[in-house]
Amino acid sequence: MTGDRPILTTAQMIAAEQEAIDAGTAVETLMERAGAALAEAAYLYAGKMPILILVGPGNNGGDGYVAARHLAKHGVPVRIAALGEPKSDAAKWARDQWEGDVETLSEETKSAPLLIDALFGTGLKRGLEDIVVLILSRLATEAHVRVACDLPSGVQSDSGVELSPVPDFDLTVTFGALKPCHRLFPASHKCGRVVLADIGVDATSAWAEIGQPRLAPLKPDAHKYSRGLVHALAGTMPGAIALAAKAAARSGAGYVRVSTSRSIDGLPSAIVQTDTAEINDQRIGCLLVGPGMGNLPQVLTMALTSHVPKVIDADGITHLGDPERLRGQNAIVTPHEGEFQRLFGRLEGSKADRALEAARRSGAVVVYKGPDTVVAADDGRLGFALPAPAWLASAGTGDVLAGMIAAMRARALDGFEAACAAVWLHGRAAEIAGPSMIADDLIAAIPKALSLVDA
Ligand SMILES: NC(=O)C1=CN([C@@H]2O[C@H](COP(=O)(O)OP(=O)(O)OC[C@H]3O[C@@H](n4cnc5c(N)ncnc54)[C@H](OP(=O)(O)O)[C@@H]3O)[C@@H](O)[C@H]2O)[C@@H](O)CC1
Ligand SMILES: Nc1ncnc2c1ncn2[C@@H]1O[C@H](COP(=O)(O)OP(=O)(O)O)[C@@H](O)[C@H]1O
Ligand SMILES: [K+]
Repeated sequence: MTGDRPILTTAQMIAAEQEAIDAGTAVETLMERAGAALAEAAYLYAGKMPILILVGPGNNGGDGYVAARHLAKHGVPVRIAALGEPKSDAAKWARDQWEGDVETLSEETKSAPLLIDALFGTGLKRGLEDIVVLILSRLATEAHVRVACDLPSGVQSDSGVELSPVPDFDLTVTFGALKPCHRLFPASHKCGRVVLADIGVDATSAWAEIGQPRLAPLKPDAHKYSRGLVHALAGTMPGAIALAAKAAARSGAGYVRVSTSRSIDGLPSAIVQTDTAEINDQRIGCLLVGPGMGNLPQVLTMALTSHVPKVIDADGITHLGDPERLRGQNAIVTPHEGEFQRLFGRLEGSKADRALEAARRSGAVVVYKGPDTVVAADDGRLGFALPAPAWLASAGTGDVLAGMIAAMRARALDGFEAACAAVWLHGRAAEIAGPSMIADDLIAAIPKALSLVDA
């Protein structure tokens, strides 16, 4: 995922900031860059609207003072309302550079068409006071455009949890790296568009937003096996494996085979049905088990005797019982919240922490699904999906994802990269398919999603 936008925790961000300071960049310089970037992004997004900037006592507020100065310089009418005096040296410096008035934030504060929230960022320790929540909510409702500095105030940066109620923002301008809250629910859905500004800190990380996949172009001498053979194992509910198999075929697998004890209606004739499970066929690029497996744990047991890469979804996850069974399996598991808890129990920490712990415990790539899907590998890589449309919450869309991952794995991407590529394409296919889509429409949209990628 080289090139994808990095994601850093608060501790990592502080370390990166310190490294820049140790290398000779003053914190005021970093703040100047952050505030200038905030001003530029707000201006590009909203134009010359009258602005109200809310500033807090820390460096998030400092960024707000800097942004105010830059916007005023460009002739934008700017007012500042402060929650209190700046406490940090850098914020005091930024306050001193601002030559305009500073109002005291109160119930009487008048709104403006553009609201910039620079109350709290990564340093938030507890929820905002009730009265501040009320004022922020009113000012956000009365504004036409709402912009958050670094992250919406009230959001815990590392977990995406709301420590107090948070209004919806249209734009969030963040600095150096994205933070987990930009991609973890519920905060992920409050940020609006997330713009990342470079402020000159080195933000390399094993955590990143899942960006557009880079798929190797099809070779002119490709044949069906080199494009990838997906072998799917059916169970008691053939409709689910049919969705997964069709999704694998539409995602570019050269050959999709379903082994089933009874014929499945409605499968495209390009998908071969067999009554034998030739799971040790060396040509298999990825085995797919779980969708519609039902109460047939012997299908899973058989899959686990094969050493080919595999995707284990749905009932397959439920029947695993112990994450240790995944070790050495070269597996990708795709649990939703309920399946995750059944397999891994109730783990501590944020969704990011839980996903990584699950990957460590099992040795598998874990695709932890939901409105904020994350993909974890046991080497510490963690991918955070872009918010996908909520209309994905529809029966069978998980089966489609499992098939897409199997196709990506069969074309020889490593497990983590295959899962990330499929999650990205699945989200885009859902956008293309639109709000009234069903799982079949999602499959039909896969070619258009793939056409967004150079492949
Ligand atoms: N990293 C970087 O490279 C760069 C980061 N930059 C910026 O710095 C931001 C982080 O700044 P920060 O650490 O000063 O924290 P910030 O979010 O302003 O708040 C801390 C203050 O709030 C207070 N406080 C906390 N919770 C509270 C509550 N509920 N209600 C009331 N008070 C509360 C807390 O006081 P406490 O009560 O804890 O003593 C403290 O005074 C970051 O988000 C980014 O915008 C840029 O400048 C460029 C470089
Ligand atoms: N509210 C939501 N917003 C975005 N994506 C969602 C939402 N709810 C579910 N999804 C996605 O839809 C898919 C549903 O998968 P799953 O729960 O396994 O459903 P099924 O078993 O019916 O196929 C997953 O990819 C999940 O991430
Ligand atoms: K903020």
